[in-house]
Amino acid sequence: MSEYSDTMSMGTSVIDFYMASTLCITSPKNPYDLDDLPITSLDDKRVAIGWDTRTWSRFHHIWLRDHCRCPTCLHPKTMQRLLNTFEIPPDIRPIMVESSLKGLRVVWPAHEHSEHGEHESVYSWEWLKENSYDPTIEPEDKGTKKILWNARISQSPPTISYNDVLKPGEEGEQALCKWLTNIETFGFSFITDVPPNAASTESLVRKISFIRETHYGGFWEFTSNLAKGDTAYTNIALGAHTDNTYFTDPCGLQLFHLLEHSASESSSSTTYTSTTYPNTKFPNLYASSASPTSNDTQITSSTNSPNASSSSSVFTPSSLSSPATQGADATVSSSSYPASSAPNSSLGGQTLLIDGFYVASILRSLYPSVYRLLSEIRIPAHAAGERDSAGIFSTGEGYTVLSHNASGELIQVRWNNDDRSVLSSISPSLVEEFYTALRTFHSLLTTPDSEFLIQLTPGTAVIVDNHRVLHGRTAFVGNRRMCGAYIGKDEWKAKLRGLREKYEVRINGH
Ligand SMILES: C[N+](C)(C)CCCC[C@H](N)C(=O)O
Ligand SMILES: O=C(O)CCC(=O)C(=O)O
Repeated sequence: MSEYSDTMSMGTSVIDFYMASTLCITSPKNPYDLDDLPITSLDDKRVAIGWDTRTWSRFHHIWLRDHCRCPTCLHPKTMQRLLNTFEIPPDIRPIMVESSLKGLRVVWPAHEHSEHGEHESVYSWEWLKENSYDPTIEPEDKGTKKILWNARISQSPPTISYNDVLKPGEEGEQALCKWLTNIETFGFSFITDVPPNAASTESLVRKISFIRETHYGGFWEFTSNLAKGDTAYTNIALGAHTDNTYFTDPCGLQLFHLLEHSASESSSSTTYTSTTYPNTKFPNLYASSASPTSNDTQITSSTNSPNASSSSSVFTPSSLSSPATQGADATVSSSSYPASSAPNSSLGGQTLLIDGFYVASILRSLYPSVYRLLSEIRIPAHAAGERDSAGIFSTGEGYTVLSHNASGELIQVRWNNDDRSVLSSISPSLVEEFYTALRTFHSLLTTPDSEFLIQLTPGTAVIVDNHRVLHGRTAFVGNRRMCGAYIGKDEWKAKLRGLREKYEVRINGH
C-alpha cells in the first residue's frame, strides 16, 4: 500500500475531499489558556518544553537566540534575519524563561561586547511546536494528502471554472487557493469556461505566478510546423513524459489549452517530411484516432506512445461536471468555440495524462528492485533542437527517474524517453537490469488502467504538476494550435503557501 492516502476510490471520499477543500481555510488552532500552559525548564545548554506528560521538546539556547522572532532580530515584513548570528556567545544562556499565554518568554543577558542591554524573545507555542527538532512533531493537519488516481478519474476529475479564478478580490483568491490545492492533491486540474484565446489563457496562468521563460519562449502557442526544434512541434504521437528532463529544475506546472484543431492543413502547419515508416510500433495508436493519409509522411516517434486502443474511451471534458466547480456544473457549452475549430477524435491529438505517483506506488509494491534502480540510476537528458540560438541543454550525468525527500517520500517523477541522452555512466553489470527496469516501468505506465486519455476542446484547459503527472498526445492530422505556459515549482508552491497563510490568519482572527 502506498504511503499516500488510498488510491482514487471513486465515490464519497473524493466528494468529501472536494467539500473539505471548498474553501481554502482550515479550522482555527486551539489557543492555550492560563491553567494548561506548557511547562518549561532549562539546563546549561537547552530549554525543555513539556507539551503534555508524554511529549517534550528541547531547544538549544544558541538556537533559540538565533531564531528570535522580534522585529529587531527578524525583519517584520521581509522575514529576513537582522540579528548577527556570529555575535551570539557560543555559551549563551537565558537569565529567565517562563510560560506565558503568548508563548515561551526568554530574557537574554546583556551582551558584554556591545551596547545591547538585556534582550527579550517570545516564541509562540504554535511556532515552537511546528519547528521542534528534538524531537520533530508531526503537525495535526499534515497539509494536503495526495490522492492517487488512475483512468477512472474521468468519472470526477478535479475542475475549476475560469470565471471563479478570475473573480476580483477574496473570491478569486479563494478559488485560486482551491485550484492550487486540487493540483497539490491530484497533480492536475481542468479549467472550464476559458475564453478560447491566448490572451485569456495567459491571464489565467498569471493568476498563479510569473511564467517560467525557456528556449520555447514565455507564454507559448505551438502547432506542427517545427517552429522550435522539438517533436512537440510536429504531428507525431508523444508518449507519456514529463517536460524539461534536460533542466536541473524541470518546470513545476504546465498548462495546455487547445485553441483550434481543424481538418484543413493551414499554411502555418506543414507535415514533417521524413521516410515513411510502417506503423508497426503503434498498432493501436491509430485505432481510434487519425491514421496518416497517404500523402502524410510520418517519422516514428518513441515506442512509449499512448495506448489509444480502439477499446480505450477518449474522455471529452465537454461533458464535464464536477462537485469541485462552484455553482452549476461546468459543462463547456458549444458557444465556447466555433464549430469550425471543434476537434473530433478522428483527427487525433488526444491528450494523455498519467499519475506518475500512482504508477510508482504500484511499482514500489510489485517490483521493489525496479523501483530502487529507478531511484538510483542517473539518466542524462538533452534538448538540442535550438542549438544555434539557445545552445544545447544537457543534464550531464543526469537525474534519477524517481526522487525522494529526506523522509523517503516520492517527490518527483522525471521521465522522457525521447529526450533521454546517451547512458554512458552506467555500470556494465547493470545495463541489462536497467533496460528490464525501463520496460517494467513503461509497461505499468501504458496500461489502460493508468492512461487517462482526453480530447481537449477549446474552452477547457488542463494544468499538470510536471513533477508528478506525465502527459502525452496521440498523433494527429490537420491544423492543431495549442497554447500554454510553464510555472516553476517554487513559484506555485509559494503562492499556495501565501494564500493559505492569509486565510488561516484571517480565520484565526490575528
Ligand atoms: C510545451 N512546449 C511545446 C512549449 C515545449 C515542449 C517541449 C517538449 C520537450 N521534449 C520536453 O519534454 O520538455
Ligand atoms: O501537443 C500536445 O498536446 C502536448 C505536447 C507535449 O507533450 C509537450 O509540449 O510537452
